[in-house]
Amino acid sequence: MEVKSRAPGKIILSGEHAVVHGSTAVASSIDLYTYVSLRFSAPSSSDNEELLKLVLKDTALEFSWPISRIREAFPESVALLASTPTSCSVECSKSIAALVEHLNIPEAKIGLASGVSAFLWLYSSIQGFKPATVVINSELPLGSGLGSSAAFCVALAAALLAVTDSVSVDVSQQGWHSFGEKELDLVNKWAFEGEKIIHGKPSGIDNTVSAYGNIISFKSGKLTQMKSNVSLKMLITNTKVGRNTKALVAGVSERMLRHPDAMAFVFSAVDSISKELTTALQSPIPDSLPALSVTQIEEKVEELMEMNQGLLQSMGVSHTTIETVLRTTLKYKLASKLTGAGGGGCVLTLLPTLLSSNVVDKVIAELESNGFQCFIAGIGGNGVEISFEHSS
Ligand SMILES: Nc1ncnc2c1ncn2[C@@H]1O[C@H](COP(=O)(O)OP(=O)(O)OP(=O)(O)O)[C@@H](O)[C@H]1O
Ligand SMILES: C[C@@](O)(CCO)CC(=O)[O-]
Ligand SMILES: [Mg+2]
Repeated sequence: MEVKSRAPGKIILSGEHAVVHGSTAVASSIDLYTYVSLRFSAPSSSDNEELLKLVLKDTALEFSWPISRIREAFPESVALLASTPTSCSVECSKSIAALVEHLNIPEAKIGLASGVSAFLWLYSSIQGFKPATVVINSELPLGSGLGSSAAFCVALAAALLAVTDSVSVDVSQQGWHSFGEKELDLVNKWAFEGEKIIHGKPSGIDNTVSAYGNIISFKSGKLTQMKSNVSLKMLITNTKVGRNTKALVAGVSERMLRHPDAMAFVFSAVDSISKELTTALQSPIPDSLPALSVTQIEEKVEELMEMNQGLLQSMGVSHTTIETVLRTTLKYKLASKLTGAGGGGCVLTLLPTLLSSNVVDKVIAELESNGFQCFIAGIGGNGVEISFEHSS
C-alpha cells in the first residue's frame, strides 16, 4: 500500500515576524501543494541491507540510510513517540547532524540540510526503524515565503501518522480525504516540531494554516478560523531572490534586543492591523450595492497592507527587489506587501474586484520584465489531506 498526503502552502495577509513575538497575524492557505508518498519496503529475506530512502524530486536529490545506522543514531524510546509530539533533544540533533553530514549535500543546495533533518526526526519518532521509500515533490517555490517548509512538515507528519495506531483513518476510502479534529491536531503538533528544526523559533502559524486550511487569525499558538465575506484576489510575485526564514527571524529578534521599546510599539501596531483586518474581512455585506461594499472593504485591506509593509521595513526584512515590486504596482494604484519572512521571496498585491483585466495584464507584464514571476493562487481552500493506493 502507498500512503499519499498533500498539504497546502500559505500567504500571510498581515502579521509575519510580529506573530513570533506574540502579535496577531492573519493567514490563508493557497491551492499549491507539497505531496508526500510513503511506501514501506518488504522485509529483506536476503543479505540486502534494509534502507530508509528519501527522494526529493524538486531538487533532483536522493538520499538513503541503512536502517542499522538510524537505529544506532536514536535511542529505542524515540521510536515510540507517535502519539506524543516531542522536540528533538540536543543529543538527537547531534546524531541527526552526523547522519546529514554524510550525505555531502552540494553547497548550492545546503538549505536542504534542515529539511532532511526535520524528515529524519519525524520519520524515526513516528515510524521508528522500518525500511521505506518516501518521495516528496512540491508545486511551491522553496524558500520563497509561501510556507514550503510548513507544507513539507505537515504533509510528512500526515503520511507518517496515517499508518500508526495513534490515528484512526479508514484506509479503504477512495481519493483525497481529510482527518478528524483530533488527528489534525496531532499532525499539526508533529509538523510544528519539524518546523522548529527548519525555522529555529517558529510561531506555528505556517504549519497551522497548512494543516487546517481556510483563512485563520493566529496569536500565541491559538488559531481562530475565519468566515471571510469577501473573496480577495491576490497577485503573487516571486522576486526569485532566495532567503532563509531562520536567519530572517533571528535578525528581527536581534533588532528587538537592541531596541526593545521601539520594537514593542512596532509589534503592537502590527497586532492592531491584524485585528482590523480580521474585522474588515468578516464585515457583513448588504444585499444592495454589493460592489460598493466590497470596494470599501478592499480599500481598507489595501491601506492595512501598506501600513503592515511599512512596519516590516522597520523590522529590516524588506529587500530592494521587494521595493521594486511595491513601486511598480503603486504606478497602477495597487497596494502590495511582502509575505512570509521577506528578504526576497514573494510579494502580495491585492487585485480589486473592479480592476480591469487590461490593467492586470499590464502590471504583470511590467513585473515580469524585471525578471520576476507572477501568478494568482486560489486562497482559503482545504488543509492537509491523505489518500491510500492499494496495488492490485
Ligand atoms: N519540497 C521540498 N523538498 C525539500 N526540502 C524542502 C521542500 N520544501 C521545503 N523544504 C525545506 O524547507 C526549506 C525552506 O524553508 P523556509 O522556511 O526557509 O522557506 P519557506 O517555508 O518557503 O518560506 P516562509 O517560511 O517564509 O513561508 C528548504 O531549504 C528545505 O530545507
Ligand atoms: C516570519 C514568520 O512570521 C512567518 C514565515 O512564514 C515566521 C513564523 O511565524 O514562524
Ligand atoms: Mg518556512
